[in-house]
Amino acid sequence: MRVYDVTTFLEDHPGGEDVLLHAAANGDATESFEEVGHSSTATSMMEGYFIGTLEGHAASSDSSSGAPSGGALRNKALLEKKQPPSSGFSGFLLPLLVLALAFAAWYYLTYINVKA
Ligand code: HEM
Repeated sequence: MRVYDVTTFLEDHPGGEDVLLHAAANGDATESFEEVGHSSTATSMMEGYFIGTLEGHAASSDSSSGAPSGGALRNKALLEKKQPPSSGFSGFLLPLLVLALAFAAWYYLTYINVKA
C-alpha cells in the first residue's frame, strides 16, 4: 500500500481538509479518492506527497478478504521510507574525496613538481 503525507496539503485541498482527515483516520483512502473521480492533475499532484509503501497491507479492494485493518498504517516502523538524497557515500564522503584529490593535485603541482 502506498502512503502519502498530506499534512502540508490539508489547507490547499479543493475538497477540503475534513475529507482528507477522515480518510486518514480510516487508514485507507484509496476508495474515497477513486470515488471522487479526481482529475489526472490531482493524481499526479498526489505523487508529490508520496513518502513510502507499507508492506503486508492489502489494497482496499481486497480488504473484504480479511486483510489487516488500517490501524497498521500508524506503525511508522513498517514504512519503507525513501532515503534522503544527501546521505552516505554520495552525500558526504564523495565530495570530501574530490576535495582531498584536488588538494593533493594542487600540493603536488605547487611543492613537489616544481622545476627550478
Ligand atoms: C494526496 C491526495 C489528494 C490530492 C492531491 C487531491 C487533489 C484534489 C484536487 C486537485 C481536486 C480538484 C478537482 C480535481 O482536479 O480532480 C480535488 C477535489 C476533491 N477531492 Fe481530493 N485530493 C486528494 C485526496 C482526496 C481524498 C482522500 C478525498 C476523499 C476522501 C478527496 C476528496 C475530494 C473531493 C470531494 C473533491 C471535490 C471538491 C469539489 O468538487 O468541490 N480528495 N482533490
